[in-house]
Amino acid sequence: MSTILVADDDRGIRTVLSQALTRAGHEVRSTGTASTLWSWVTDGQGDLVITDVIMPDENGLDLIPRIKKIRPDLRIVVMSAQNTLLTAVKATERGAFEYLPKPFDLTEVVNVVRRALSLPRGNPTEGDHASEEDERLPLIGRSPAMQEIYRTLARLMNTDLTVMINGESGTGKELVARALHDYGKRRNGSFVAVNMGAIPRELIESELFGHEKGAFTGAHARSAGRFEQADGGTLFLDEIGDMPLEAQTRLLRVLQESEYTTVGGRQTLRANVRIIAATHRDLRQLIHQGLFREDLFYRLNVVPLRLPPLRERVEDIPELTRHFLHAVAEHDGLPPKVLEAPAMERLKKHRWSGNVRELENLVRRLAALYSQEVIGVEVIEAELSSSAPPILDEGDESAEGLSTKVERHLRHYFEAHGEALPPAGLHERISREVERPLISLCLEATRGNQIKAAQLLGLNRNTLRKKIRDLDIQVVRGVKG
Ligand SMILES: Nc1ncnc2c1ncn2[C@@H]1O[C@H](COP(=O)(O)OP(=O)(O)OP(=O)(O)O)[C@@H](O)[C@H]1O
Repeated sequence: MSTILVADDDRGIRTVLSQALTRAGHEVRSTGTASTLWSWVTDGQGDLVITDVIMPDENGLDLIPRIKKIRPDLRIVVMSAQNTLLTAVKATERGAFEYLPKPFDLTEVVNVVRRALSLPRGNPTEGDHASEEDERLPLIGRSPAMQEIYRTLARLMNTDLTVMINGESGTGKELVARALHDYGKRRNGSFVAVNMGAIPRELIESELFGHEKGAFTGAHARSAGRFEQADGGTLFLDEIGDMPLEAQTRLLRVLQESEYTTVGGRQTLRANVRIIAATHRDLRQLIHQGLFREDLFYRLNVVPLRLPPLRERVEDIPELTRHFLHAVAEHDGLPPKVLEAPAMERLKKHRWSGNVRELENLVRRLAALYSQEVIGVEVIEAELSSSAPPILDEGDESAEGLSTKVERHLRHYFEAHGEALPPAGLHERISREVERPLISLCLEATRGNQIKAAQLLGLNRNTLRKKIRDLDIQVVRGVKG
């Protein structure tokens, strides 16, 4: 029979844990203070510890390294109502066997205990301790869905496993990738993000693997690729579903062999990077359509991580909103605005097709456009309805709004220019690209009737005529489709 030491200042939790663990055949000793737990441990008692984080005399997380020092084999399970990524990460880093966010399921506790006791002793997974300076939370949200993400992330921190993050646009894929890097064992290396959709296909290989001087026209000097820049760190391959097939083949080979050569180079370089890939697309569907290599998918999908859309975790909206309100206020040196309760409720009901990014943008608008410190529901109502319902792409599983999509494309466009700025005249060029198909389609739908097309567009007839001329649009009368 094993002895479990339980420390929690909540008597109710001590009782239910004792009952469940006794029923599972263990002997249980429980206490409400860290000091008693510590005295039991120093006495050599117990085969496993289950401890809360916040206790009246000491923080359970601070106890872990001390316990590990004198009894490195003693397994520790941490439970906490402070359900943030940092608690999960700290517990794991300090050598806890498992982290359980409260409220927990008793069956799960019993299973965790069984697993902990059945593993061979020795080789404790103690990492070096997290730096205490940065207490800012990398990810906001304590919904059950996010806690599940934090637990998975905490387990992944001390590994080099490849992670595939899937989630709609604006759900925080890049933020999660950064957190994995910043709190992981490669945190002293670089985090290099590269957006596969943003690079012209003929430049992808040189972008990833670098090129030698003279490798192709315009290669005036040797250039390091992203693999080399991320050496010892993390390479984040964003929008992996947009990677052209030829580049997929090359990437697969590099991942299989852990080495590569630069474009035009002979010397073999070792690939020493942790790969994190992300996509908002359904890769299985792309595989089915012959657009994504199945073998590459399995190489990358070692640990799949699905980030839930905001509408599946509306309970995080108040905390996220407050977080963004604080951030903008801090930036401008102003006191943060607050939302009345009905205003917050209204935010929870919105559909948020642009997810956290959309919420962040709304908060920025609130901060910039409204002078009052307390925001009421009428302001939220006006803001949400003025941003008319997004034009959705029906064929897209994420039902992304058009503006979200355009934003993503533009972001890629900017990223493709690296440090440099794109050529001037951007507004004109982008407007033409959007206006041309819009006007053509309206004319098509109204069978070339310019009066009706102007009405449909909400434009003055003369303005439409001018635009047709400037954009060089062919008007075919009486034809639709
Ligand atoms: N849990 C979160 N806590 C705080 N901020 C968040 C969270 N999730 C997302 N954000 C913020 O929302 C914005 C979008 O996040 P991010 O760029 O990581 O999303 P993404 O899924 O990579 O988007 P895309 O697919 O469009 O590139 C960022 O400004 C990010 O800081």
